[in-house]
Amino acid sequence: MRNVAVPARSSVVKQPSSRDEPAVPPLLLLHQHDVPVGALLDRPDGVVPQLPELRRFREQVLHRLVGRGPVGEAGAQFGPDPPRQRDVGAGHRAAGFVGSHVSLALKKRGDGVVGIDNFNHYYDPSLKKARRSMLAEHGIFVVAGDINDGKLLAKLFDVVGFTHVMHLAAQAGVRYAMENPNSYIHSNIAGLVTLLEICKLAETQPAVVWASSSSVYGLNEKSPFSESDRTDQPASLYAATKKAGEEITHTYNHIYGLSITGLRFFTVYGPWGRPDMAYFSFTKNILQGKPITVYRGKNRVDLARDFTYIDDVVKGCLGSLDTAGRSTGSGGKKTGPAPYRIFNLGNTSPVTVPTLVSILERHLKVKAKKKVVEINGKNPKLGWGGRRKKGWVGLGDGLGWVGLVLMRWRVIMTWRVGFYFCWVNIRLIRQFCLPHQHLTDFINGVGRRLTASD
Ligand SMILES: O=C(O)[C@H]1O[C@H](OP(=O)(O)OP(=O)(O)OC[C@H]2O[C@@H](n3ccc(=O)[nH]c3=O)[C@H](O)[C@@H]2O)[C@H](O)[C@@H](O)[C@@H]1O
Repeated sequence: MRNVAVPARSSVVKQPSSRDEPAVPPLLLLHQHDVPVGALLDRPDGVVPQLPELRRFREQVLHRLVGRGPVGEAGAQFGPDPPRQRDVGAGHRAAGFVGSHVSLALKKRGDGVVGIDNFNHYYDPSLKKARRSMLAEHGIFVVAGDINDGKLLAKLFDVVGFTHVMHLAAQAGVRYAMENPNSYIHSNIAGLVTLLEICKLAETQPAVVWASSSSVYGLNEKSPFSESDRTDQPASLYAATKKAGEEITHTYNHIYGLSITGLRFFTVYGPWGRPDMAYFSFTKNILQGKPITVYRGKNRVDLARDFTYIDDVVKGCLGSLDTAGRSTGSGGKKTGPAPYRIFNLGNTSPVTVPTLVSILERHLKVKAKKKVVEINGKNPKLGWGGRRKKGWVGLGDGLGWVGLVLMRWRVIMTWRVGFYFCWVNIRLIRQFCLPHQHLTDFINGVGRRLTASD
């Protein structure tokens, strides 16, 4: 048993699977019995169960639930050292927006996935719980736990020989850092270090893919962004913690031989999205007849974002997992150099915020009440400022699908924004917002009216 003091948050992790038999993530089965993992793993006496004890327990549960025999019988893949026949993915913040989509995609293609999510209250946790239920329907178990909980992580790693860690657990949102700066340090720095400590100590270290952010480009005015651009001028605390994450992961790569892939996301949107993001809150406010605040940079420059559709991000995440080289360390000791990669994961067609608003207006058939707030483009309180673009530079080197996505994106960006933000979203919004009672009323009313007139 490892003795690592850690804090944690949420994640998706890959479990070893067999090509002959479908992967059966043990913790998923526990979930089906509605047994809280904490209660299973943490005994009242505070004694951490030893590994054989956990394995025995897991085998008993598996046997009961799916008729697989204990070690030595049909279920030999659950034996003391499950063979790592194939990289399988899982992730942090599995019930988060990106995490839930990635978990689902991994599961659908046959990977074993165990998720972790702390179900915090940054936005309505009922949305996260709805995502968890959706994942459970697909056989994906999400542990309610925090990546700052090193004991829990260590126990999970003892039970499941994760081959990959998809780390998507973070305090998200750029502007919330003004309200709650410490939550960014807690999740994006302390939580990350805790997770990396556990990964580094694993006998066979997993490859780590994690979410950085386009916000690391900060005050950089060169466009489009390339991974080789300077990233030492963050414009928000959020960006600073993501930049710190890139440096921290580099350290673990250099000292301990962890395979690291950092993905710089660009304003990801889509079904089951985050209510704090502009496309979501604008839609809600417009439909409710409430004013929206449209930020504008200095000299009346419109802000823009390289909105990236979730399906493309999922492909990027899976491509990153599939192409991640192996970690070389074991038990905290490096045995050779391991890959360290950073990729932009956006597209090449920035959309200005006013354009976003006009698309919403057009499709919602409601005029937005706009309050334009001019900000200093370099004011970290209100966002990154300036026009934000991205570049695919570097991504194509490692991920074969990128060229395709890029071409497709160029062609369909315009209608896609309209389509996903509005048309179908009148229907999809029901899905986005279903757990939010305060939203369902207007969606049922306005949504029905609008879809009826489509
Ligand atoms: O991918 C990224 O790098 C980041 O994308 C989003 O951050 P952001 O791009 O600021 O997304 P939104 O909050 O949806 O804002 C989009 C645009 O709308 C503007 N905005 C936002 C809110 C508002 O009330 N008014 C307004 O004009 C923002 O200034 C920004 O230009 C996510 O919230 C971050 O967690 C993520 O790291």
